[in-house]
Amino acid sequence: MNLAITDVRLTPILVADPPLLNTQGVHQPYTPRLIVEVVTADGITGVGETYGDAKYLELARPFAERLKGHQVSDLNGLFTLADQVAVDRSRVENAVDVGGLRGVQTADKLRLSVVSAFEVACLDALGKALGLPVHALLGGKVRDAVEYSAYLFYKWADHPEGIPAEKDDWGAAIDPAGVVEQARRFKERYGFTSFKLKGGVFPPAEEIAAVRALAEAFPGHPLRLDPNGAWSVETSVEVARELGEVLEYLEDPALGTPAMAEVAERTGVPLATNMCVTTFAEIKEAFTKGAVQVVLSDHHYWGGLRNTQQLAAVCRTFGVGVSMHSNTHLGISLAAMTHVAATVPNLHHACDSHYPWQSEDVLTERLTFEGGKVAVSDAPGLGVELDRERLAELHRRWLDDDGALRDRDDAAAMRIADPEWVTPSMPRW
Ligand SMILES: O=C([O-])C(=O)C[C@H](O)[C@@H](O)C(=O)[O-]
Ligand SMILES: [Mg+2]
Repeated sequence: MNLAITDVRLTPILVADPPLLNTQGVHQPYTPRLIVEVVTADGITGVGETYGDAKYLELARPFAERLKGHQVSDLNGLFTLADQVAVDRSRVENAVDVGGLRGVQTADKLRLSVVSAFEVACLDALGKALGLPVHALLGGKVRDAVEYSAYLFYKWADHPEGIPAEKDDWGAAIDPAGVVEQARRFKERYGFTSFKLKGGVFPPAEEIAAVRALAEAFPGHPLRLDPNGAWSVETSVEVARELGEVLEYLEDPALGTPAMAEVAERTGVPLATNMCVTTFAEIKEAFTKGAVQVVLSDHHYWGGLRNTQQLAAVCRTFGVGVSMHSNTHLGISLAAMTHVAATVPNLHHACDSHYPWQSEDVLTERLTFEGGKVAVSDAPGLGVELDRERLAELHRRWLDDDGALRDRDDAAAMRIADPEWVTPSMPRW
């Protein structure tokens, strides 16, 4: 068996995305992703997926060049190689990732977001070579299916008129009735029984009303609200008081560990985060201050599936819960998320996934949700197959783009509908 990498293919693509609203703006009609393939000397191909914006591509290209001859089994070596790739400082000088709403930007985090796709691709190739599923390479599954939550968004029916976009059949959701209707559809189509509403879009009173309407329509179902740090401590405490009874957790009500710690001290509602704890370096302060009760893992920016397991172990040590975050992603990442989630004993919350919002994929067969769960594949590797024709079409869309959509920019998308729009300064309310 020859596990040496002989070829690496990087394919940036643009995938359709509905007009989903968040505190920074609205999703663009197409969003960038990067598909990574590693090919071994034996002709086995492994696939991975990560963010596709320019700053990730700029790192992925020189990193890929260093991989020739690297063993797909040498996962630790990926991190050593990544450290050799310089990060353009201008890429990380802003304190917060503008498009992604996922916390601080550092050179390390940028590298980890790139390495994660290669780690997944190497695990996929290794699994195929050994005839073992990825979860087995991670120590084995502790569950046969992984539960996901419905990721509800305030949403327009369509992208602004006149700009090229794919049509979706979800309709608008801009008030409590619309949100409940969207949740009903999610439940009908995929069987989800827990719901997360992306907040920070409308004044808190409107979002409180939407969550109350969900609680009434779906009694006993776990509910979450996530304004991405758009509220002051006072507002956060007020919302927590109003919704304390019905929330499973409140996600990133306020920005930063000190503000989250203050909210936690003044409310009994568990606080979750994918913004103030997004790197190992941020754990100590947040956990010792009791700022968060649940950390949303994400194998992309934590640096892969094994780092996700390490994060879960740290959380277990400190009695902090684990859930899972998601940005726009395709089936390769959903498969990777499912494999790692299947191996984490202390993952007791349904994971987030944008996947139902993605009408396009690069797989020959889409992954499916049954009863809100994705079955854990026991096929070798990730258990997915790349649809090369589809990949080529979505890459063609990326090539044809004039650059406007190659970097996710929710504020720019919002300015098309509202030319006065500027990214709100935080706290917004
Ligand atoms: O849980 C979160 O904070 C997210 O999923 C951040 C994402 O960027 C989401 O808000 C989005 O895509 O609009
Ligand atoms: Mg969040």
